[in-house]
Amino acid sequence: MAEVLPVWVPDAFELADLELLLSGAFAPLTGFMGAADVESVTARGRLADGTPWPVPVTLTVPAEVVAGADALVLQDPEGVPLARLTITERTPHGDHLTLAGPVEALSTPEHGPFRRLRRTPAEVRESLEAEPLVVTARGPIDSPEEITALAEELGAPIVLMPLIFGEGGPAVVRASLAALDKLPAGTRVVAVPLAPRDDLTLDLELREHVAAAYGAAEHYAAPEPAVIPGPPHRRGLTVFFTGLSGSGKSTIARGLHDALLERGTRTVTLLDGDVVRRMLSSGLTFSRADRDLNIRRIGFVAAEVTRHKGLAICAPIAPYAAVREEVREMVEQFGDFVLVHVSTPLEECERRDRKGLYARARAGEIPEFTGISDPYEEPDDADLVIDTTNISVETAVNRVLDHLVTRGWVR
Ligand SMILES: Nc1ncnc2c1ncn2[C@@H]1O[C@H](COP(=O)(O)OS(=O)(=O)O)[C@@H](OP(=O)(O)O)[C@H]1O
Ligand SMILES: Nc1ncnc2c1ncn2[C@@H]1O[C@H](COP(=O)(O)OP(=O)(O)O)[C@@H](O)[C@H]1O
Repeated sequence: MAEVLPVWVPDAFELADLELLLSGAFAPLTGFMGAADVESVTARGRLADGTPWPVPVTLTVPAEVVAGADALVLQDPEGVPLARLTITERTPHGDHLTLAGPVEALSTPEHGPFRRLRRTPAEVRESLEAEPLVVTARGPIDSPEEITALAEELGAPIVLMPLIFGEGGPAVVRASLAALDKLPAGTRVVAVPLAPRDDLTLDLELREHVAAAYGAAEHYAAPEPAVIPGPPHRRGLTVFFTGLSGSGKSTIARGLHDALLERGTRTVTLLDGDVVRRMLSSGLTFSRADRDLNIRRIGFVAAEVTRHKGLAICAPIAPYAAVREEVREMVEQFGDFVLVHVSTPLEECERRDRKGLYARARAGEIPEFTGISDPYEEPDDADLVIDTTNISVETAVNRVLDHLVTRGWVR
């Protein structure tokens, strides 16, 4: 019988690293690193065997995914199996494991913008008559004369290598294609999915290694692009309300929604707790797992709205800090995130008991009711905290609106 292996979808950063491990661009690495290599690379910039290598290349998965398995299939987000990882080492990190071991390709990725410009190092080396000048870039190629002069001096063909990752990737490729006009005939463009490392020196060193794998006679690193975020009123934004049932989330969220529509300066999507429960999340319960899934779904939609430069307003209870943090991270990939804690105390929410749910929860008719028989983790990272006990709805809405106007998100 065919072996049934567990499957896992690595995050975007790990998937980019995986592609380079499989293509040979990360040679001599052939798989994800184990603890000894990670420690050695971090301390000395060398693998445990002494080979120079600048940064860790690791894969982390929830421990339960690989319980009892000695191999794992790595898939892309659409479910295409990309590689088989033979697990040679597992290092615990809380309830996750960092897995080490060699990877072996199961299929060739076919999708993604400018996929036709991807080449393995072997393909590029074979196709060139001489070792090239490899120009890696994360932004525009702003010194074509200098690159041309260097290539002439070396007598080398030029390989322009846009390093693509995330939303900005296609723009980097377009910038390289646009530069072809100003570079010698025969210059080619090879797109490489190299995820950027935070430490610029190490990032540069990694670029050197990748260029070397592509057979570079010399590596020219195009300067880092200046990152100028757009003005706040043009950036996407998610305003995320959290608080107990009856605290006032929906009321304030609707008031904010209306106020923004009246101003007419932004497009707004309201993802109210109850509405989401009927539409996106119908069928889910109030167990921790289902609440987390509900919040992740809301976060996914809010992140998409934010990516398209819209303004998303979310108003679920969202009682758990960890998944609120996940949503913040999902949204901040594309824009800004404001957390509003509607901190109206339980006594006041229970006194209001608009839907009679607290009475039923006290009577034991609703199990796992937030604040009564289920936890609410107070945020310690809220941008605004609003207790609605003694203020009007209008005042509460204006506090949020004033915050958005003061910070420039709304005009
Ligand atoms: N067990 C339990 N605990 C809390 N709330 C309950 C429960 N059962 C039903 N309800 C009703 O569902 C609304 C909360 O749904 P949310 O999607 O916002 O909750 S969560 O964020 O997924 O925890 C909440 O609505 P709001 O009052 O608007 O907050 C309740 O009306
Ligand atoms: N300042 C205020 N802001 C929001 N709601 C308020 C305020 N003062 C009183 N309320 C009342 O509190 C209740 C809050 O209910 P709701 O907005 O549905 O809460 P949640 O969405 O958090 O469950 C409403 O009946 C609302 O009229």
